[in-house]
Amino acid sequence: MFPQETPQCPPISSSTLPQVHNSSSELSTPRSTSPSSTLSRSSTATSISKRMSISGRRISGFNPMAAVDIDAIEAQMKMAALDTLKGYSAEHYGIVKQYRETDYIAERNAGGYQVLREPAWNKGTSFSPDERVSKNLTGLIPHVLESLETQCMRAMRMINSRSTNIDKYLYLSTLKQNNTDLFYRLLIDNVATLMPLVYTPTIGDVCLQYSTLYTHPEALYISIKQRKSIATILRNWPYPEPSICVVTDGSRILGLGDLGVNGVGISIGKLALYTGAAGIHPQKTLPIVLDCGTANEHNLRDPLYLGLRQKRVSPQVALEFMDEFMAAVKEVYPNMLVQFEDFETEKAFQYLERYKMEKCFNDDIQGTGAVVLAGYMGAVSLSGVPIEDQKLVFMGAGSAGVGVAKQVMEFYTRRGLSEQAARDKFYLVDTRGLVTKDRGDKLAEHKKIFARTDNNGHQFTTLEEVIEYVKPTALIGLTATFGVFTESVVRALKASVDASGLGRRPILFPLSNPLTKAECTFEQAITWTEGTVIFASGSPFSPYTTKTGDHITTYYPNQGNNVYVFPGLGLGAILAKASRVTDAMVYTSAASLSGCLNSEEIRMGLIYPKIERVRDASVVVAREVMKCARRDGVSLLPEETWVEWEEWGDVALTAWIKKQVYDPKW
Ligand SMILES: NC(=O)C1=CN([C@@H]2O[C@H](COP(=O)(O)OP(=O)(O)OC[C@H]3O[C@@H](n4cnc5c(N)ncnc54)[C@H](O)[C@@H]3O)[C@@H](O)[C@H]2O)C=CC1
Ligand SMILES: CC(=O)C(=O)O
Ligand SMILES: [Mg+2]
Repeated sequence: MFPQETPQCPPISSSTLPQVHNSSSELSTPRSTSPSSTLSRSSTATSISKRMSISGRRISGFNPMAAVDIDAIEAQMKMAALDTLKGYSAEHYGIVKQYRETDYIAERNAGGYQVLREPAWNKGTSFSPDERVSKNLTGLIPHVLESLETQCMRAMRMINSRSTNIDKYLYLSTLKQNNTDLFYRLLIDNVATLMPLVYTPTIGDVCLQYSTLYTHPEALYISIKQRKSIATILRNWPYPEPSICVVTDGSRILGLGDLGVNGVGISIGKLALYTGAAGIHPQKTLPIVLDCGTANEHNLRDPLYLGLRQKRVSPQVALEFMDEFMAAVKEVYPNMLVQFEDFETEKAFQYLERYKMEKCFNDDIQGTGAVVLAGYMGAVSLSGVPIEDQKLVFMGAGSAGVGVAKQVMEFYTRRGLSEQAARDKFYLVDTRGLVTKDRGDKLAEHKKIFARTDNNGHQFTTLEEVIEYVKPTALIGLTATFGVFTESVVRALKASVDASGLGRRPILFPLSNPLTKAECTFEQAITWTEGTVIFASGSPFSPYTTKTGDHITTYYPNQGNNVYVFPGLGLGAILAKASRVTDAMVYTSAASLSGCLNSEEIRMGLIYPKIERVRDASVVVAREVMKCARRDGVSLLPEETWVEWEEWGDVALTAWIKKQVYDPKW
């Protein structure tokens, strides 16, 4: 059998490895074609009923519920020659499609201009002289022949020339619409610079303004008014057999609350990272928003709001809608993994429990749980506080807070603590103070497991009081509330760790997103702990440098964000053909991530790999998740495949994963 958790990627010499199943030459050509011009180029103005029947084609779902220009869409659909899609099929565990004869024919038959307009075909100024002739491109692009690197250089210059992050985002979004490979090459090669633009924090601002910024559809927009058409809408997605969808109902987007259909930006952003951070082919990803109305008065009053103009439906109706959605997914895309994202607390827990035997997971509960556990494992060894003496205070007892506490609790039970002893390490605080059994309010179901009974009837209403009482070694923030880790709170945390006089270090994780919701900043954390803090935040902070006399010290923050987990967890589940995502697979993603640091990162005192290495980490996470799926009996891969890989240890499996992933190069 494979070893259980082997964290580091061994070096690969692919020439010596077995070629398991389909050979890479068939698979690694990412330039599959499946034009999606309905997605890339539709615009505004006509009636909803017309969406249902243009020339017998289905188009509902591509646009938000606002009006669209059907005639323009129809013309564009003709242009896109969607019929050439016939004959395409997903290949090889659903990640990368073969570049088939039909693709060549479709691309050859397309007019030159159409080739340039199709993001999956377009190579910009990198078309070779032969391609320019065979594809009728001569004269349609400047004469110069450029490499992908040169095109990336131009794009980076354009991004740097824009002054606001929203403008940079819009530039990137347009690039994605024009040239898929260029966008992803750019993202992969500049992930530290660009991830904050396509993901948190900028995506938070994008979601707040999504209806104003909207220029083109990029997702499936399924409204509660379309309950009988969910399967049809899913079939309308132009790319065959998506492997992964991220679905939200927009009810709790990052720490920004209920944004309604505008929350679709988070599905789009997360899926860009499935490709950028794990290499799932862009045509295999499907962003979805379920429009159930919104409680957001600002959106409801906004004349440009793209969602349903009605109050959010009741939890019961939302549940029925979710049942219908999950049933439709099973019918239309039975192999697709569903990632639940940014559902408000009760629904997040309810849906995870309800569909746990399906192919799905909840990113906020499980992905966050795993990423924080991974960081915590590293932090504990840096802190100097023995593992048995650790005590954790959580500010925030919602889906992320409880999800993380449960995952860390699992760490302790796996180390031999009884359930009760493990549970006793956690003190959860919400808006009413320390969560206790006798607090006198009706505790939400998800909090009950961590409700304290050792408070002797005393209720602790402020974080300061809790810290004074608990003397924690770690403070985790998942409140979506800026600044709740005040100077007195952080100094009290340091004091409780310092009491030993052994130079121990406090663990402080202000994890709320976006930056405007962070419980404290990195600079504050460094200043208030005299540089001793072990720090991770949900959104990225810059390194912080201090100067004392001639002495300059630079401190490096960590980004404790589920982006280190969900891409690899999803990739592993898909590649293993897992029939569901087990708790052990989630735990394994944490354990394997915690072992991914290289020597430089360890020397820098980091607890996560640098974000530039997120793709390396995703491969390791995916590999360990695959192996765990097999151990749990949920991998549908043939046994012979596993046996062959096992003969080569992790080397063959790692090499195989690397061959499956999308890594655009021309
Ligand atoms: N870093 C990461 O990877 C992740 C970060 N998050 C962030 O965590 C935050 C919370 O997300 P969820 O748990 O899903 O939200 P939630 O709404 O389920 O929970 C929020 C919790 O914070 C508590 N709270 C709010 N204000 C408070 C205050 N002033 N004092 C004490 N408690 C307070 C609430 O009572 C509730 O228990 C969001 O900002 C989200 O962006 C969520 C998932 C992943
Ligand atoms: C990162 C994430 O999933 C959140 O803030 O909700
Ligand atoms: Mg989330």
